[in-house]
Amino acid sequence: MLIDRFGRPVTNLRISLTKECNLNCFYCHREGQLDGERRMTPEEIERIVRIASRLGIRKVKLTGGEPTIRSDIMEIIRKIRPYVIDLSLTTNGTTLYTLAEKLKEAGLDRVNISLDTLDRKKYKMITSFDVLDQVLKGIRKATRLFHPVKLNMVVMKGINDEEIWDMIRFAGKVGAILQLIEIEVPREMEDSQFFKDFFYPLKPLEEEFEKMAVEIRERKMHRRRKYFLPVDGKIVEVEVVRSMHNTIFCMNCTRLRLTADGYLKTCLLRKDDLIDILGPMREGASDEELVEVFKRAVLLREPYWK
Ligand SMILES: Nc1nc2c(ncn2[C@@H]2O[C@H](COP(=O)(O)OP(=O)(O)OP(=O)(O)O)[C@@H](O)[C@H]2O)c(=O)[nH]1
Ligand SMILES: C[S@@+](CC[C@H](N)C(=O)[O-])C[C@H]1O[C@@H](n2cnc3c(N)ncnc32)[C@H](O)[C@@H]1O
Ligand code: SF4
Ligand code: SF4
Repeated sequence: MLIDRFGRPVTNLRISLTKECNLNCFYCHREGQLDGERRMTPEEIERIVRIASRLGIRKVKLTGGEPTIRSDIMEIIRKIRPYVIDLSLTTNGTTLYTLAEKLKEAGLDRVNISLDTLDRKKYKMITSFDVLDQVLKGIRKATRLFHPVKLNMVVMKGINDEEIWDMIRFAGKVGAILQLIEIEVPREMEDSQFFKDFFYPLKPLEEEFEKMAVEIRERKMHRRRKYFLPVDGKIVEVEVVRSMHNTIFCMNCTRLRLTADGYLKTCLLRKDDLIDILGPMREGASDEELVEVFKRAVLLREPYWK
């Protein structure tokens, strides 16, 4: 197993399949990706995942940009499936109505779907596209096929903070887990007008959840808390993602990232941490040499907030 200088094991790989997206959410961090032009082929992704699995990384998250706009997404899933014990996808849900069955057949275990609002006008304002109905249809289809389905709500002050309880009820109704997510930005953006205008701290709400939850669980990864809340005669699972200035979150970070243009990346919020793996691969590196590339990336890992 790969363990970094801070004693953190690396057990999962978050792969951006493309930096492109069919939506344009105004708050999007695009997973910290730069503008590289290269793009990994399914075979190259498979080889990297196979080597990662040898090193004890058996959980893979596919993300983006929007991962489902890659026309070879099914091939990628089929190719990496044998090496992975938890294969998940994070998507904006716009393509799920047509793709969910095929994703399942290809071997995907579960999906997270972004949904910040149930209000059509707000949805358009946030994403620039009037496709809420299409996403809701996709969510309903996905909940019939995958377990669990998580809905990702980035909570934004003055935009959707008043919808949190409606979203909790909605998640209960469709049988999904709701993730409430604080806006996150790198240090250099903390003073930005964007952050000042829209950051909505979730700590007070977590305190409310603590009082009313019938059960609270803590995940190993990030030590995120999951609250089981009694709402409308149902128990709804709500996970809170509070990463800003959260030293515990970073000390329990078990993720390594792979950018769409083939760099290992150690932290969502850093820009100085890219280690090229696709380049050496294309120049004929052996598996052993690529293992060394992984090790070099792991050496660079450090908690962002410490
Ligand atoms: N700071 C930080 N934020 C993260 C990290 N991983 C995920 N996030 C944020 O968490 C939110 C949810 O991300 P998802 O792609 O749904 O993945 P996840 O919830 O972390 O993963 P699973 O719970 O395993 O499905 C997004 O807002 C991400 O930006 C991380 O390692 N660091
Ligand atoms: C970057 S998107 C990529 C996958 C896919 N396009 C989607 O929207 O689900 C992954 C997740 O990060 C979240 N996200 C994007 N920008 C964020 C930010 N600044 N702070 C917190 N979460 C953010 C999105 O809401 C989404 O749930
Ligand atoms: S759909 Fe995802 S990648 Fe696209 S802009 Fe929104 S959050 Fe970013
Ligand atoms: S170190 Fe912290 S900010 Fe960086 S990826 Fe891990 S949890 Fe996120």
